Amino acid sequence: MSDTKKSVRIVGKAGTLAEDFRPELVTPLRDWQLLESNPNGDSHHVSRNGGVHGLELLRPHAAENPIRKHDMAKVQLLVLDDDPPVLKACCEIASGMGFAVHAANSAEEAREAVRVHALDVVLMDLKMPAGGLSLLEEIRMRRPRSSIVVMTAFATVSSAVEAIRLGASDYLTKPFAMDELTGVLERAGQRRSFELESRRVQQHLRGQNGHGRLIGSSPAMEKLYRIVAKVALSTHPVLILGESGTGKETVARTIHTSGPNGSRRFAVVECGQLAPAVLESELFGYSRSAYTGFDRSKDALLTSEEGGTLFLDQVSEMPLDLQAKLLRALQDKEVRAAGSRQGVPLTVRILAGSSRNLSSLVDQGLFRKDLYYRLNVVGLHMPPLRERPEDIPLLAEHFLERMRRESAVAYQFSADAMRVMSGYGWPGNVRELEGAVERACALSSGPVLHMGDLPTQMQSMAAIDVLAANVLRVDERRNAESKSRAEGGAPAIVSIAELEREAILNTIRQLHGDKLMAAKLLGIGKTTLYRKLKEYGISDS
Ligand SMILES: Nc1ncnc2c1ncn2[C@@H]1O[C@H](COP(=O)(O)OP(=O)(O)OP(=O)(O)O)[C@@H](O)[C@H]1O
Repeated sequence: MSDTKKSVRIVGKAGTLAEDFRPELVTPLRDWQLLESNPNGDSHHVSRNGGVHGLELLRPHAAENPIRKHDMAKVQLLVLDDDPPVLKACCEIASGMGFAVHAANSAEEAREAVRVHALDVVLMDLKMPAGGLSLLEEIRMRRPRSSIVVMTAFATVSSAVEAIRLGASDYLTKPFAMDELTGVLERAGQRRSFELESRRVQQHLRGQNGHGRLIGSSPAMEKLYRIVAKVALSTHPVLILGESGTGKETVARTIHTSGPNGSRRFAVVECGQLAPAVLESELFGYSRSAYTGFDRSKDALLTSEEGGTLFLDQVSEMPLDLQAKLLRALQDKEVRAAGSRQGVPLTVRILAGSSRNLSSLVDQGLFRKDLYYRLNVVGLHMPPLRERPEDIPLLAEHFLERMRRESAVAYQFSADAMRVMSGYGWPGNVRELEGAVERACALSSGPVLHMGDLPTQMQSMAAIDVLAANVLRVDERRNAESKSRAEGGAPAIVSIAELEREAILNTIRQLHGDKLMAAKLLGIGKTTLYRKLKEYGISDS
């Protein structure tokens, strides 16, 4: 055996690629020769003319492989190449990584595989006799969710660019080293596993009317659920913006509990409600020596339980000097408590919420731009309730169901109450709705909740609606009269008593029989109303 200087040592345990490594199978190593194999069979020296000196390729044993086999087990990979040795090598490497591998050495075989298998990843040579780019487009159309990795020769890098434009997610230029191939497959597989996992989270949390603890089935909420399922699997900061009461903290909790560390601690810090010094000690802690008279240290929330989540509510209210300190902690991934020279690793995931427009606070110099970008790695916008009125009945029923469980009273909404709630603007969003339902249960005299049990501002809104409808009716009547006059007819004379009768009856009709409310709206006492009804011959039944 000669020329060991120009050799590569392939190292690995039995059962890994090293054991059955055959250099002729891998494109970039195609012209390498096996020089020697050590007696244990776990190390091989190969050489080629002008090869890289002393390069060592380490093939980890499956158990040490950064991609665990079970992560890839469900990932279906198609390898397409018309060069049989390359095809075989790529398939072997991919199945060693745990992919479920399908091989194709022609466009026809590839089409058949695309038809039969729900492919997640496609590794394809662009230089196919029938035209690789058109085949790529075809695969993209048939399997739009799959990630496509293209292999090209150096001379055709421009076609790799074209392939990316057509939807390929990555590319390899031939000849490539084995770790380039495993790297690109690893990325594609991880991307796919991540998507499968986020879909699984979404399906798991998907209830009939919402997602986990979030209720709502409007398109805006459905979009939010898809993002929540994705970000739950990562550890990036998320900035949740939205008006007060739209559910920012509820979304933050859902992100935490639906992620892999859902059983760890979820802590909330109200940045706007704590004095700056208290906020600082909560976030960063302090050591005993920091202040005279302190006999113990305080742990920082930023370094509390590994894998936990810290929700910074109303982060816009954080003083600028603390913003700078938080930014440093996020950048260095290290937290320094007051009075301590030693940094402690940042262990929690940061989610932040604000009901103020942070980017305009940045423009006004009231919030640090660099911190804004750090926190806004993913931005979520909570839609106000008035923009998703279809969620109002679902939310109202959800809160009422909770009241039924807590009180064992079979509460239900009257049609009126539901109509008024559905038409109201809810400036205080879901929190206001939740409060209104609780109040109605507390005030109602029976299990049926009427409009009169709702907060006064909602009743006034309903009153305005009713009066507007009455004005419309009077206008219609006036128009009809002037039309009749214009046509030469005698003007219709309506007595005051008749107008009064009409106003009372219309109001009661529109309030679906709620006479107390009608009296209130008409500005008369309830005794007067009952007397009038008696005069009209309408019994109070
Ligand atoms: N989609 C939803 N489904 C069920 N309950 C919700 C939803 N959104 C909000 N809530 C409820 O409404 C109340 C207010 O929600 P939350 O505290 O999450 O709002 P917020 O936007 O963080 O409010 P603030 O800006 O005032 O801090 C909570 O009791 C929460 O349970």
